[in-house]
Amino acid sequence: MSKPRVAIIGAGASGLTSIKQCIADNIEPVCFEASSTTAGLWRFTEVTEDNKDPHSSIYKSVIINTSKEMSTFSDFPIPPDWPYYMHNKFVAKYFDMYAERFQLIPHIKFNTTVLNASILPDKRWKVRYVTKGEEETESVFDYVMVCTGHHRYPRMPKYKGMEQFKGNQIHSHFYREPTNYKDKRVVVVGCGNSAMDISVELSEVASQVYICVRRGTLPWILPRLAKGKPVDHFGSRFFVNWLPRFIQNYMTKTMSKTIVGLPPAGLEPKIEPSSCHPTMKTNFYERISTGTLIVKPNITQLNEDGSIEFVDGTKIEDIDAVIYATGYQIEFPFLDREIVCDKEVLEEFEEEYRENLVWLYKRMFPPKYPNIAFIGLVQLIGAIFPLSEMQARYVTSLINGYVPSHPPIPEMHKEIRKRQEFLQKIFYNAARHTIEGFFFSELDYLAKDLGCYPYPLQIIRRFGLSLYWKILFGIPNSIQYRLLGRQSWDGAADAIRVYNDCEPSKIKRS
Ligand SMILES: NC(=O)C1=CN([C@@H]2O[C@H](COP(=O)(O)OP(=O)(O)OC[C@H]3O[C@@H](n4cnc5c(N)ncnc54)[C@H](OP(=O)(O)O)[C@@H]3O)[C@@H](O)[C@H]2O)C=CC1
Repeated sequence: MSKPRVAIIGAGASGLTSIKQCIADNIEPVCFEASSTTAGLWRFTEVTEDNKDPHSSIYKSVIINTSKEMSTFSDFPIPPDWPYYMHNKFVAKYFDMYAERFQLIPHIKFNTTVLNASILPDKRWKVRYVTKGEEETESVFDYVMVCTGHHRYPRMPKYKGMEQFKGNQIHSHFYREPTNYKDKRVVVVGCGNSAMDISVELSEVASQVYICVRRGTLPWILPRLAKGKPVDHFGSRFFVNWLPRFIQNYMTKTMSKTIVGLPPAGLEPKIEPSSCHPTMKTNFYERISTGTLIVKPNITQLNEDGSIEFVDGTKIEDIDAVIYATGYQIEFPFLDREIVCDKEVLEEFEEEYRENLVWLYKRMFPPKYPNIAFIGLVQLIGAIFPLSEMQARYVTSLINGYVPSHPPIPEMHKEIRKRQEFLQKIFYNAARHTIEGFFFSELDYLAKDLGCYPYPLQIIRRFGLSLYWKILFGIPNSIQYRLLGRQSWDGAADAIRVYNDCEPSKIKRS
């Protein structure tokens, strides 16, 4: 019997691990990658006159906000001498090493853009694509895995006067380095991680930087390190899943106040840490204290003469540039929007939320469309790589019939609705919170079906008692150290390795 053929769209973190899982599960992958390299947005590319819309992009200085122990595929550890928080060059190198180790490159068609994917009456998918310098062509696949991510299409706000404003305006997607802003007066809009990184970086070279926060107050800002260790090393199932949210919030606030510092008067966060995607920038308040970075509320209008007005009635003059770090639109131009989100449910949500709403069973599968899955379409609190790996593993197991097939459509809708209600209860309504996910819960959710959920006996057998305590109860390192008298890794990294205990080939075949 011939192998099932799978079209994998995108060769970033999710695409690479999907190729690897297909090969491991005897499935033929064909990966389409629009750029000439792997690693997706982790590969720095210049924005040039000929390349105004780079397929992959990242600013030169960006450092990943999750520790190397969390930002890893389960079976391919990051070299121990690499730093805790990796520069994007390291992340791209890690993907190169992964691709080489598992011989993924021969399965990738580079410089190839997928123009359209449509379902055929026999439930296979027709993929139309074009390779640079060649004619358009099409091919039929048994399954499609969409791995293009959700940080590719900039979301721009609409302000009065934007068209007339004489200063330069760009989205953060096209920001590369601070040198162009030397001695300039710059406004950065937004207060997510891009806005924090860019405004702090610019505050070292620009003559004045303003960061403009539409909700009027700042979020709780996390440090990268606490007690000399990456903050995600303190995360565990116990902390995230079982500790009451008010205690989690109290602990997060205490850490933020102690390490990052206190916000200027009037800018104290009004939202709880848990109701917003985490923001990290250890030296943000330090830059504010120097006066080179000033916080402003939402913009009301931009004026032709370079001035900008704000909702509190204040006005700033002679602004040279505005950088909109306002997040991303979730789009798949090669697919009908109806596939990603059922039209019937849109009306139930507020306008901004609706723009980025996705309606997928198990965060991957559109209820009405068989044989297509979205990999890595979760805004994880933690690194996406392990989840993409788990999702890819789930899809290849599904194709081979090792995990149960989907329930009836109404049941899938029920699961998705429950999930959306949960998200809306926790996070405030915003376009950036439609696909939020918690690291352990998302991984465990799939691991249970795949048979690699870290059940106590499995763990005891494999790794010994100390790890059993840690994984099952998520006991923080410090307590474990006292209880068990030995130094050990953080819960997150262990959890990833434990999942690896169950490679597709080891899954119980039903
Ligand atoms: N070092 C790292 O690892 C980095 C990681 N990242 C990650 O990349 C992803 C994207 O981050 P980022 O680019 O910051 O985008 P986000 O979507 O996370 O943040 C967008 C920001 O813009 C604000 N905003 C959205 N729409 C408007 C509007 N119309 N007017 C004014 N403000 C608006 C949002 O406010 P509101 O909350 O009110 O919606 C929010 O503060 C995140 O997952 C982030 O964690 C980004 C940069 C660096």
